[in-house]
Amino acid sequence: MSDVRTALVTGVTGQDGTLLARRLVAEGVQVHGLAHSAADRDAWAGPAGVQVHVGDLTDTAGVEQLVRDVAPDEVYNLAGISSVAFSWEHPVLTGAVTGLGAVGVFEAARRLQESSGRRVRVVQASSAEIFGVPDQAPQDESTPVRPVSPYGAAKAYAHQMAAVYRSRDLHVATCVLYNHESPLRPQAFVTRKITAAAARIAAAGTGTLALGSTDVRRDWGWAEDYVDALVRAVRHGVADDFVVATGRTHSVAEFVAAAFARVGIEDWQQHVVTDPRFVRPVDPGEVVGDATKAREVLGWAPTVEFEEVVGRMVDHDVALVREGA
Ligand SMILES: Nc1nc2c(ncn2[C@@H]2O[C@H](COP(=O)(O)OP(=O)(O)O[C@H]3O[C@H](CO)[C@@H](O)[C@H](O)[C@@H]3O)[C@@H](O)[C@H]2O)c(=O)[nH]1
Repeated sequence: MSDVRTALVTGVTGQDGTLLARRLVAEGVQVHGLAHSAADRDAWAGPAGVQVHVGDLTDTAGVEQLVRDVAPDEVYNLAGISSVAFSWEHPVLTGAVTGLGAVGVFEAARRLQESSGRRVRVVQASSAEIFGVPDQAPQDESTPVRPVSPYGAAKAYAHQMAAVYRSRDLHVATCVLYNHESPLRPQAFVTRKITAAAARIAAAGTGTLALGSTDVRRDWGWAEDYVDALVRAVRHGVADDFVVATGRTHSVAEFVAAAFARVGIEDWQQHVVTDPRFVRPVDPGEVVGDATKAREVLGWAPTVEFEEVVGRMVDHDVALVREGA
C-alpha cells in the first residue's frame, strides 16, 4: 500500500493512462481519471474502481474545479494530442491542448497546494520530440530543446513551464519519454500499424502495408516501464527532468522485419509500399535517449528488449485476428 491516497491521471483512457491506472489501483491508491469524452470513458477497458471524469484540457476553469474537487496528492499529466502526425494537421489544437493545457494543470495544482497547505506533486509526460533533430546522440537532460514539429513545440512549452512552476515551489517533475509501445497503442502509431498488418497479412496470406519513411530510427521500449518511471519521478524527493529511454535504436524497416518474421513471413518487402501521405514535413532521422540519470537517481531501468516488445504486440494482434476482432 502506497502512502499516496489520491491520484489524478489526465488522459486516463490512453495507453499510458490505462497502464498507470492499473498500477495505482493495485497499490491501493484512489484513482481519478480525466477522459476527453463520454464515449472515451464508456469504451475504456480500465481497471474497476477508477472514477473517470469527462473534460477538456482547454477548459482551464473546468480543470481547476476538478483538481480542487479531487484534491489529489499526485497528478499525472498524460492528456493531450500524442500523435506527431496528427499535430501537423492540427497545429493550433495541439498547442492549445498539449502546451497550454498542461500549464492549466500545473496552475490548478499550484492553487490547490496554496489553498490546502498540502504538498501536491505533478509529473508531466514530456517527449523526445522536444529535442527535434538533435546534434548529439544519445540525448540527455542537457540536450538543447529545439523542436521541429507542432507536437514537439507544444511539448517543449509544457516542459519549460514545468521548470517555471518549480520556481513557484510546486513539485513538477518531467519524464522525457522516448517511444514506448504495447498492445494498447492505437494504429495511428507506426508500431501497432505494423503489428496489426503483420497479423492480418499472415492470416489472409496476402495484403499490403502502406508506410512513410522506413529508414528513420527510434528508441522503442515497453510502455509499462515508462509508466514506472513516471511514478518514480513524481515520488522522488526533488522534482527534476528525467530522460526515459532504452538507449538503443532500430529502424522502422527493422521493426517491420521483426514483426513479419514473428508470423513466419521473411519477404516482408513484398508487402510494404511507400505512401507519401505518411511522410512528415520534418522528421528526426534518429532519436535515442541516455537514461543514465533516471537509472542513477530513480533506480529505473527498461526491462523488455526490442524483439520482445515486437513479439508481444504481434502475438496480441494475431490473437485478435483469430478471435475475429
Ligand atoms: N505513425 C506513422 N509513422 C510512420 C509511418 N511510416 C513511417 N513512420 C515513421 O515512424 C516513426 C515513428 O512514428 P510514430 O509511431 O507515429 O511515433 P513518433 O512520431 O515517434 O511519436 C511517438 O514517440 C514520441 C516520443 O519519441 C511521443 O512523444 C509521441 O507521443 C509518440 O508516442 C516516425 O519517424 C514516422 O515518420 C506510418 O505509416 N505511420
